[in-house]
Amino acid sequence: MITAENLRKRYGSKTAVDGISFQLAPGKVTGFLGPNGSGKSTTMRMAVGLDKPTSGSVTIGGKSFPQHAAPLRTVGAVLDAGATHPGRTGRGHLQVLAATHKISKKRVDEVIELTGLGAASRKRIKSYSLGMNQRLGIAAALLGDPAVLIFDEPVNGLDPEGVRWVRSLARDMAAEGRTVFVSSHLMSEMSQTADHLIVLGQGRIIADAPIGQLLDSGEQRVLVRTEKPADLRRALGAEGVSIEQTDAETLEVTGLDARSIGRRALETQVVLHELTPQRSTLEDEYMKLTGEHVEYRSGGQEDRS
Ligand SMILES: Nc1ncnc2c1ncn2[C@@H]1O[C@H](COP(=O)(O)OP(=O)(O)OP(=O)(O)O)[C@@H](O)[C@H]1O
Repeated sequence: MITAENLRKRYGSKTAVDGISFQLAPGKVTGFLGPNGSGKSTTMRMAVGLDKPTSGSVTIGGKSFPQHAAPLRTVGAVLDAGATHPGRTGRGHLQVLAATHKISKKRVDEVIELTGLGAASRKRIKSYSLGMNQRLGIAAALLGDPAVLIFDEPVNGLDPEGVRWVRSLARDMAAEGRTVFVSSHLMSEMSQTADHLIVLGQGRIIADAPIGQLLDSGEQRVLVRTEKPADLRRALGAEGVSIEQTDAETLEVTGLDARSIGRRALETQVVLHELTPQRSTLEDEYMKLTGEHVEYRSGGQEDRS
C-alpha cells in the first residue's frame, strides 16, 4: 500500500508536486499518467526516498521508505535504468545487490529467468541494449520479492516485444497481490495495463478513478445521418442538447441518447440512415482532462506554468 498525504515538492520557485493525496491498493496496477513535466517522476522519487518532500508525506505500508529495515524487500523500483556499473555483467550486478541485502544466489537465478535475461546476464552491462538494461533494472527491482513495485516509464524505448513483456509482468505481479505503480505519459499504454488511473497535470491530481469509470464519465455523442438534417435538428432541439452538423447529411448530437433520438425521428417522420452512439476513447478523455494542464505543447506554445 502506498499512501501520499498532501505531498508537495518545490524546486526553488518551481512547484513540481502540488499537495497531492492518494492511496494505492494492492492487487492492482495503478497507472500514473500525465504529460511530460507533470510531476510523476518527482512523486515516485519521493516514494523511494530519493527526494525529500517539501511538505506532506508519502509512505509505504505506513512507513516512509528510509524507515523500512529492508527497503529492497519492501519496494522494488525502476526509476533510472542507467544506474549500474557498466564493466560488470548483469549477473554480477545482481549478485552484488543480493549480497548487500542478504538475498540468496538462488534468487538471482530466479530473477534472471523471470526477466528473460538468460545468456545476456553473463555479458557486460556496457554491451546491453536499452531493452536489456530495462530488463536488468526490473530484475534488480524483483530481487527482494517486494510487495510494492514502482516503475517509472518502464516501456520507454522498448521494442514491441519488450513493451508486451513489461505489460504482462506488471499484470502478473498485481495478480499475485502486489501493489504495482507504473507511470507513463501515454494513455494508450495505460489503457492496456492499468486497472486504476491517477492522472496528474502540473503537479495536481486531475483524476483518480478506475479505468472503466473514466470512460463512462465521458459525455456521449451520437452520430445521426438523415436526408432531412434541418427537420431533425428542429425535432431534437431542447435545453441541454447540442447538435453539430458535420456534413450535408450528418449530425453529431450530445445530450440525448440514441433511443430518444430514434423515437423523436419517428414522431416527426424523419427517415434516419444511421444512428450510432460514439463511445469516447480513453485517449479522448485524457486529452480533455489534461488539455488545461500541459506544460509544453507541440506547436511552440510557451510554458503555461
Ligand atoms: N531536480 C530538479 N530541479 C528543478 N526542477 C525540477 C527537478 N526535477 C524536476 N523538476 C521540474 O519539476 C517538474 C516535474 O518534473 P517530473 O520529472 O517529476 O515530471 P514528469 O511528469 O515525471 O515528467 P517526465 O515524463 O518528463 O519525466 C518539471 O517542471 C521539472 O522541470
